[in-house]
Amino acid sequence: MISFHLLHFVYPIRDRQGHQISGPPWIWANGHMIDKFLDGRVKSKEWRVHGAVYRIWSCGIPEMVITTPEDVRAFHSDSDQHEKSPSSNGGWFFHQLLGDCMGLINGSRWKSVRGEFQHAFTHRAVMNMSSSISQYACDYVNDICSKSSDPMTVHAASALAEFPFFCTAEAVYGPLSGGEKDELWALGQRNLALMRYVLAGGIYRFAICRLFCTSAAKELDAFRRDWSAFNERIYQTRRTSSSTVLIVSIWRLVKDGTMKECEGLQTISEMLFANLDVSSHALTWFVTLLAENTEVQQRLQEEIKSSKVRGAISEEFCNSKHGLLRLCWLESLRLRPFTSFAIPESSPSPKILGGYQIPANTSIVVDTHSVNIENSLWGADTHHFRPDRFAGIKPAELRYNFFAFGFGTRKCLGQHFAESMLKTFVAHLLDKYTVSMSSSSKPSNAGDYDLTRDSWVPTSNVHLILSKL
Ligand code: HEM
Repeated sequence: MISFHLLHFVYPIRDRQGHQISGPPWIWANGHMIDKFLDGRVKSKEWRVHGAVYRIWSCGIPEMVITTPEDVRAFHSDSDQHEKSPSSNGGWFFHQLLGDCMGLINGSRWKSVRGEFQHAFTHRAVMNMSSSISQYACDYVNDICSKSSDPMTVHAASALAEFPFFCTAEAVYGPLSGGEKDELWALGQRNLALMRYVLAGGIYRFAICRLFCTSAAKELDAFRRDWSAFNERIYQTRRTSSSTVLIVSIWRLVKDGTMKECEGLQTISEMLFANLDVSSHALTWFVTLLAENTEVQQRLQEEIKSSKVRGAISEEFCNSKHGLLRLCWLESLRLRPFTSFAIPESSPSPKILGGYQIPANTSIVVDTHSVNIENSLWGADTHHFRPDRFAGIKPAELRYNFFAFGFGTRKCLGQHFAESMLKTFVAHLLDKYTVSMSSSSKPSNAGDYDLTRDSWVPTSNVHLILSKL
């Protein structure tokens, strides 16, 4: 009944013939918010029966899902004027954690926060960091080697997650001591634990939860206090010796009131904690897909071997925009986008999408699985890992046919950094090991691997065998 009421009277959306937009029925009490994140791949397939454009709900907020490159293009034609939906339609608890981060604020506020972080992640800045990224990747792989026998079986996500996390953290804070790393990791785990209230939804979507859910509110307050104190402490230890480190310039702005503390803290939280899942998802699949495709892996190992300069892997090789390493990176991003449903955003103008008249300021979500996989551009073998497909595609063709770092003007701040960091890691890993799938990690009958469901980006729950070369 509620669904019927919302659908027909509160948010009517029709095509030219007056037909109402379709979509899965509204679910008490969170709508489709949980399904969208935790079961995205399955739901993307299931919901496509509702057409190329359909409606889902984040609690009581309607979100229009678009699935075709044509609609992605039409929607993004004015992307410089788009706004991210407030707190991603995630409700009050989510707002307390990330509502003021760079990725979710708009207009002049976004411009000024992005302007303060941007310089540290330009392509040039990342190239300047590439020798420390390479050293860190090499040390991380050597550390795996020293830990166990040969061959060894590792849980992919657990063995790999710390690499992108600390590599990104050192881009923000400079070199971290062992104690600082432990503290930061523990804060990340507390942040992750708080996400369970966001995923629970219901009362946590409203400020009233402060009154009724006092233990959750206390956990949140304690985390925010300790997160602020950590950044203050790091700032104090870096401000004289490493004045060019990003935290020093950002925290100075927070201290002098130019940037709000919540913007500074939540943006760093977005880059480290929210990203822990995103980057480790990308790395885990990058390695897993190579483990599954031994022929491609062997070719890549040959490429790595022949590119070495005086016996060492060169930064030029890791950062090259040509060659199999880059093609493998793109193909793994295509097949395993970190989310099946992109972050909701709206245009200030009405749009015609899939024949429906969508009012201005309606939240639009791109079904990334449809665009990256169920899309005729990718051909009959779209479900297969075939990196060479990218060799024959012009960058302009990818624009609305490939979701990786966003479509519009709000592209990922860390895209150059993420690419450099993860390609460098894979080059060092395959220089030392051949990677294969453990027999315990075969896909289920449904065709997919078991996924973890304890974070907003379900990562693969696979085991890999690393055999020394
Ligand atoms: C493979 C890893 C990564 C992927 C796939 C990824 C993907 C994305 C996507 C899709 C967006 C949203 C873009 C949009 O809405 O148009 C985004 C935003 C963002 N990402 Fe990443 N990201 C990755 C790694 C990183 C890293 C390592 C950092 C840290 C520097 C980072 C920082 C950010 C920030 C701050 C934003 C908000 C940008 C803005 O709104 O201006 N990301 N990312």
